[in-house]
Amino acid sequence: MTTDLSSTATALFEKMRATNPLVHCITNYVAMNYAANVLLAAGASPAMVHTPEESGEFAAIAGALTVNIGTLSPHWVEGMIAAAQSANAAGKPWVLDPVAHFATRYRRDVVAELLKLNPTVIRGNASEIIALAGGQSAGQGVDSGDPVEQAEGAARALATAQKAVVAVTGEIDFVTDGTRAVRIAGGSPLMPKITAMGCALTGLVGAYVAIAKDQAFEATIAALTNFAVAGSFASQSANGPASFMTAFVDGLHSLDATTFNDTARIEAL
Ligand SMILES: Nc1ncnc2c1ncn2[C@@H]1O[C@H](COP(=O)(O)OP(=O)(O)OP(=O)(O)O)[C@@H](O)[C@H]1O
Ligand SMILES: Cc1ncsc1CCO
Ligand SMILES: [Mg+2]
Repeated sequence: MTTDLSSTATALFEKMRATNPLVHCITNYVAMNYAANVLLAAGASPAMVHTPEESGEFAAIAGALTVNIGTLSPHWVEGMIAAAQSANAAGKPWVLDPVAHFATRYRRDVVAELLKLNPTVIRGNASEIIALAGGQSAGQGVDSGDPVEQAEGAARALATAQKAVVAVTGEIDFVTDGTRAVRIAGGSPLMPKITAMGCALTGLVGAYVAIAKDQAFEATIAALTNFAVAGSFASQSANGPASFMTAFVDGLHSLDATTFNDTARIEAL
């Protein structure tokens, strides 16, 4: 079973690299530069396009859209909604990253609007996913205060209610489509010590769903595995969070299919 999952993820990794998908990213000010570098190193082609004057038009031509609510303002929200509507109309998959959506009234309202636009994949940390399913989370701002295991029930419920793939990230990631579920191990304890690592991952999920839009569950698993494998590799040479950032980008760039397959730790539940 694990072998099947790993070989599917590895095949999607090779396809993503060969395809160099155009990924429309609407992400936050903190993440924009690092996320774009992560996508380029991984083999995708990111474009950060947020203003409503052009976001709808762009979403229709990109392979996938990703929307991250990290640093919100009304003009950006208009751009997010226009882009998600256009992605839906064009049959393009889109990924929602509900950063700290529970923290303020404004964020809660915006995330409720975005959920109505049927994201293909929702990717968040454990606190974000627990709160999105209506539970009480221990999250503080953008950082998770809950273990992933505690969010697994919430993720399944949210996936079923939204008819979406839900990915919960942390020490061991969890992915479900409401019926199937896997855990993905790997990565490094330095990953939550670098801002925007999750935001960059959301962009990479976009790259994978762009090349496998009818396999959003498998594509999400492949993206998270790509991060886990490159993170394990980077931890061998990093001295701390700052050097990890560069080692991780280098690791994504130098990764080959054999190492991907040999290092992948995906467990079906
Ligand atoms: N303790 C850990 N050990 C290994 N990998 C981790 C750990 N914590 C997080 N990760 C990895 O870091 C990446 C980002 O996940 P995380 O849950 O930290 O996102 P996030 O909280 O949304 O981040 P941000 O909002 O700062 O961008 C994922 O690939 C996840 O597997
Ligand atoms: C630190 C931070 N603040 C708003 S978005 C963001 C990036 C991590 O989610
Ligand atoms: Mg986040």
